[in-house]
Order: sequence, then C-alpha cells, then structure tokens
Amino acid sequence: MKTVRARGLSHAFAGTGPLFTDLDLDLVPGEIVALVGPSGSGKSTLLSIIAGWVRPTAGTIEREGITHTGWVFQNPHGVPRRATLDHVVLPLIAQGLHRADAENEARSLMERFALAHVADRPFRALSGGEAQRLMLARATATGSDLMLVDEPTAQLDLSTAGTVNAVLAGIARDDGIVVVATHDPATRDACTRVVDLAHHQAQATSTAGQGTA
Ligand SMILES: Nc1ncnc2c1ncn2[C@@H]1O[C@H](COP(=O)(O)OP(=O)(O)OP(=O)(O)O)[C@@H](O)[C@H]1O
Repeated sequence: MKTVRARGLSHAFAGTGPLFTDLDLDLVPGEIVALVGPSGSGKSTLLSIIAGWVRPTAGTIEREGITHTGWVFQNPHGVPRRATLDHVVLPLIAQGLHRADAENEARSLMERFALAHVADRPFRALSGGEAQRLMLARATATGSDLMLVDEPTAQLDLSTAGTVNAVLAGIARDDGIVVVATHDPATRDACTRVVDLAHHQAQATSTAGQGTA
C-alpha cells in the first residue's frame, strides 16, 4: 500500500517563525488532496517535506511504497519545437511501452485533459492553459506514486484557470497519491479533500473571530 503518514509536523526556517505546527496528515491513493492556507503559510514547504526534500523541524513523516515522485509547478516547461503529444508519449515509452501503444495511451490522456485539438502542434504554440493542462497530462503519464502539484493556476487568468480546474479530476489515480497546493478556490473545489494550514498556525489560537474550525 502506498501511503504518506505525518504526525506532529512543525516547520520553521532560520529567520521565520513556525510556519505550521502539530500537523497530522494521512495520504492514500485515490484522493486529490488540496493544500490551502494564506500566502506564506508553508504550502510549498509542506509539499517539499512530503517529497522528502526538506526535513521538518519537528514531527515524523513516513513514506511507504513511494518510489517515484512527480511534480507540476506553476510555470509550464516543455520543449518548444517538439509536438505536444510527444511530451506525453515519451514518459510512457520510458516506462517500457512500445511507441504505438504509447501514442494511443497519450492520445487518450490528451482527450482527458482537453488537449486532443493541439496534440500535433509544437509546445511553443500552446496557450498558457493548454500548456498547464499538458503538464498535468504528462505528470499523469509518468505513473508517479506521489504527484505534487504546486499552484497550477497561479499564472493564469480566471477563465483560463477554469479550463485547468475543469480537468483537474483527471489526475486522480487509484494507485497514486495526489496533493495540490493552491490559493484558487475553484482548484480547491476540484479536489476531493482539503487540508487547511490556517488551522495549524502557531498564532491561530490568539486570532479571535477568524476563519472556520
Ligand atoms: N529555503 C527557505 N529558507 C528560508 N525561508 C524560506 C525558505 N523557503 C520558504 N521560506 C519562507 O517560508 C515561508 C513559507 O513559504 P512557502 O513558499 O512554503 O509558503 P506558501 O504557503 O507556499 O506561500 P505562497 O502561497 O505565497 O506560495 C515564506 O515566508 C517563505 O519566505
């Protein structure tokens, strides 16, 4: 079973107070967990802790069955002249699929992420929303045990962001854990569970009359 299990996590950098304290987290395949909270509350830092890149200052984190971690960042990166489809085909070939099977699988992923119409265009011809949807399709094609998505709509205007949020459910996998850090309420709504760092801030108890429980 693939799991990430954190208990009593707290983190502070040199020069910051505690970003969050006493956070318990259980991540399992099948969900899309939204990580929300005010700017600076430590969403990206927590993604890095979940990935194992950053060691928390307190608490424990255990990863079981996680051998490959994939990331999607807010700025889409691709090979400008290469066909959009190839960005999804190549990770499938890297996992051992023959070219023809990889192309079939990639085309079905392109459909799932509303990219069928741009499959044969070069990456450089994509709009911002198309490019970000391609990042989600590519990350899905890598078959990661753990997919970490950091602010997928942060660089997009509202309506373009909507095209990304509309396909976000497509990254859920029965055999992979997915966590999405976001400010965007529509992205949060597209996820299946929400973890709010606002509830884990050291000063939260002294902030009267704010937020929800
Ligand atoms: N390597 C680091 N060294 C010192 N401070 C850091 C480091 N990384 C992040 N920080 C600080 O920790 C705080 C939390 O940063 P983080 O990027 O995790 O927050 P966030 O919730 O993702 O913010 P945003 O929503 O604005 O992206 C910020 O004040 C940031 O400046």
